[in-house]
Amino acid sequence: MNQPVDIRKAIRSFRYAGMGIYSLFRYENNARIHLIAFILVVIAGIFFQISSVEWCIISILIGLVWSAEAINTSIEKLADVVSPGYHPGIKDVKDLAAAGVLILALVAVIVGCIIFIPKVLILFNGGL
Ligand SMILES: Nc1ncnc2c1ncn2[C@@H]1O[C@H](COP(=O)(O)OP(=O)(O)OP(=O)(O)O)[C@@H](O)[C@H]1O
Repeated sequence: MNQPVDIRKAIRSFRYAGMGIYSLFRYENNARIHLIAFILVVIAGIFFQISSVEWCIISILIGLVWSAEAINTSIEKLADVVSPGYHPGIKDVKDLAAAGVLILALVAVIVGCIIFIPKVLILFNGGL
């Protein structure tokens, strides 16, 4: 009889997703740049003691950027399998997928500036 929830299948799916996360940060240059940005933001967040709401906003944005990067990478890899040679249609597909990541990354930078610039200014003005 089929179980309502197949735990072993769920664990297998987690393992495959984990392998995807490993290959994303192991082989993708942009994902590594996002990982470094994440570490710097966490250090800054701890240093400036940002609020719970600010942590939530930053966490959501980091998750969105990493997810977009993973989906972009999978589209790139699929495109390379489907059409290994140059194809103008593949150029559009890859450029659009990359645009999706860039838009989110730019929003994350803007939000980061909104959160951290006032705190940096207070730090410097307080130190004068
Ligand atoms: N098969 C192709 N046909 C047409 N244009 C392509 C093709 N492959 C890549 N391009 C162009 O080169 C750009 C970079 O593609 P590429 O797949 O190398 O991505 P990348 O950002 O360098 O990622 P990675 O270095 O992780 O592979 C694409 O956005 C696209 O404009």
